[in-house]
Amino acid sequence: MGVILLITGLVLLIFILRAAWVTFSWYYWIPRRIRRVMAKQGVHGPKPKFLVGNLKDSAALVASSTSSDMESISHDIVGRLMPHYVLWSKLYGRTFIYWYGSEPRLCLTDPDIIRELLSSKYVQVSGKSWTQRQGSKHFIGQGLLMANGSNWNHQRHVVAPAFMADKLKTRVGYMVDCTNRLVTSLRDAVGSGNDEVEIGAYLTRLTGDIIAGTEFGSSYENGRQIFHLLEQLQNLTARTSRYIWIPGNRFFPSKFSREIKELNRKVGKLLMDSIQSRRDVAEIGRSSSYGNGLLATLLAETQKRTNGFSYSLQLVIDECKTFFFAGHETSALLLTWAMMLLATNPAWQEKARAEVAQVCGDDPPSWEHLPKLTVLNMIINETLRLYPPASLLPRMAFEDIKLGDLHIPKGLSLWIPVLAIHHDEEIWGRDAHEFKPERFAGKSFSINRYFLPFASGPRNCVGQTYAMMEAKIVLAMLLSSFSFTISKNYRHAPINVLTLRPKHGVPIHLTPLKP
Ligand code: HEM
Repeated sequence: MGVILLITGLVLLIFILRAAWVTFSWYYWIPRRIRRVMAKQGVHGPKPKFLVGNLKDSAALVASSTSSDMESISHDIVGRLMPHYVLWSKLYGRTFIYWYGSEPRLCLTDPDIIRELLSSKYVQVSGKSWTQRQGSKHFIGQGLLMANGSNWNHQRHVVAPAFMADKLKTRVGYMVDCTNRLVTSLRDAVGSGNDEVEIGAYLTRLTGDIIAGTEFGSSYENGRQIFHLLEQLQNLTARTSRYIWIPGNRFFPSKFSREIKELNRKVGKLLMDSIQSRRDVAEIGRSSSYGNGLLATLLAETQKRTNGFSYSLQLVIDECKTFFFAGHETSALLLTWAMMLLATNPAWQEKARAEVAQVCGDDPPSWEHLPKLTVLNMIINETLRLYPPASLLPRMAFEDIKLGDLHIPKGLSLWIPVLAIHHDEEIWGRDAHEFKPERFAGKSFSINRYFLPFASGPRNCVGQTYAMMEAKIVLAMLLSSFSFTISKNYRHAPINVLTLRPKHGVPIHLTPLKP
């Protein structure tokens, strides 16, 4: 009995000592070493506080700058959304280091260094940090967005073909059908005397319906329930990630972890319903394949083993959650900001409408029409420049690497402030904060280097072409069905909660153009 107690006590002691050592090096030793390495190279930043780093300072600055709406519809929003960036880059130069809790983050704005970091050279030795992965573990798990190294490589190769031109071509009809339903419900709203609508809510439902239908073959209802649950999961996991991490704390049950578990069970069940019905069709011999879309590609993968990697059912579920999340909100925000910009720029609205009429006539947009909608393309790019839905790009160095002359030690997080780069007057000129789609006329290499709404390099957005195609179809159909102006109730208040969004939505007035 005494011996058993002694052994148990020893095991416990080793566990506690190990946890203490991991916590100490995580919160003190590693950050201190990184800080010294960067200081030696002349890279400085605000002084961090123990455990919280500069989190409190940046949160206080953002809380103050976003506490009220903007006085006018100005697109000069960097000072509002990233006041800490503006302050620290003034004090410490454009490459500076700050602390997200105990995680050191290096802010990078040099385009050559950014391109190098995002290039294939570093794709295997950089990726999503432990903090990020931990924060989204119960939300999107090991799906593509959070995968690293050889797993990422394998997953990317599996899903990428589902977003190539030949596959995307087949999605046009479905996108048009969903948008037709949107146009009908907007007409109904106007017909019933309500000509002012908050267009963001409609567009969020639309992009949700589109991704659920094209990639997962989900019914509207099933898709909506999944989005609703994922939203709750996202909020809960974001709240839990604010707490300090101590090794082993996952073993202690909490109210949050119980709620997260329950939500995950519900999402898992809904996704399993879709998965099972596809499997039934394929496996009882009624069909030779799992059908179309991403889910079919993933299910086919569960039957294979390539270089020791295979898709488990859990990974299929994580991937589904990833694509439901990544393919939905960002696209809805692009469309919502584009509608705000068109509603406040009637000349560009007219120009785009005229182009749609000339290219598509009375038909809905087709795959062949899309490349001809060049004005619309410029408008979409300018929207993504001014209001990039993903306004920060994070990467972590998993090994010591060299970027330009900078030595980046293993464990340093690298943050690319896309919004600040997109609004930089030195790059875009003194009119950087103005809506001027003409800056995207023709192709300019120098502009492309600074334009990062979808990131760049091998780990760029896998759904980029899908998103651009969807945006063109939806905007073309809205432009040819309605003219619109911004409502006097619109309050210009961009905020950044993971993605860049209008705090109070975008109310617009619609006037139907055709019966
Ligand atoms: C306007 C719409 C969109 C924007 C602005 C956008 C932006 C981005 C950005 C900036 C990244 C890189 C994130 C990072 O590495 O931290 C990314 C990655 C990703 N996006 Fe998008 N995205 C959009 C639409 C879509 C759509 C429609 C899908 C799916 C159909 C999608 C799926 C993904 C996935 C799975 C990744 C992870 C890729 C990887 O790590 O290999 N996105 N997106």
